[in-house]
Amino acid sequence: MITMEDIIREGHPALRQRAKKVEIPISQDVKDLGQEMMTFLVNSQDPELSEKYDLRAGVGLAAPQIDQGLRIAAVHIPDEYEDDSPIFSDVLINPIIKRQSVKKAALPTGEGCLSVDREVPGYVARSKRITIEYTDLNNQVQKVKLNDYSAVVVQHEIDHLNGIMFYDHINEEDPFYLDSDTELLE
Ligand SMILES: Cc1nc(NNC(=O)[C@H](CC2CCCC2)CN(O)CO)c(F)c(N2CCN3CCOC[C@@H]3C2)n1
Ligand code: NI
Repeated sequence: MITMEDIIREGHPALRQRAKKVEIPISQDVKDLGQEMMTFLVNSQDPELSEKYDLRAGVGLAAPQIDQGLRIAAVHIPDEYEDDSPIFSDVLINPIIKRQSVKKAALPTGEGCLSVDREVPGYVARSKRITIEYTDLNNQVQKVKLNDYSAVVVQHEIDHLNGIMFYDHINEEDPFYLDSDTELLE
């Protein structure tokens, strides 16, 4: 199973590389990897298991973070109200952002990263609405519209596939600068 030891940290060159497209139909190895990444997220959100295995909580994980230079990202975003039905949960193979709104959104708390062992304060403005296309673990092409929180998470993960870290988006002069078309998500 994936634990924090498997997650590479900033400074590791693999975090700044562009990940390679995955061959379709996906191999059993890729399917296993995707499932392991999803299991990490589910475990990391479980109070007992996260404690037992010393996992930092995560709602997303990109393959480059476990030193696999492939365009695979797992996202598991629970609905904070009903635990059983997550808002969005899937393993994205070769995800593409097909459409994105001009309107931006940012998490009021800023962002963190399992590959970054420090706080980096500041707003990360991302598209408020996106339409993504990807292949899922059953080789089915999915086209999904996401907004707000799930759009932010998926953009953070797709950034990792392109060697981009969240703090690359933070305004250096004024980390909490918000332009007029950026909304803080509550
Ligand atoms: C927002 C949030 N970020 C958490 N961690 N960081 C991550 O996921 C990084 C990716 C996120 C950072 C900002 C956008 C994407 C991982 N990244 O580096 C992957 O590239 C959380 F853990 C978290 N939640 C809310 C839901 N809660 C359900 C119950 O369990 C605890 C869990 C905590 N929300
Ligand atoms: Ni990250």
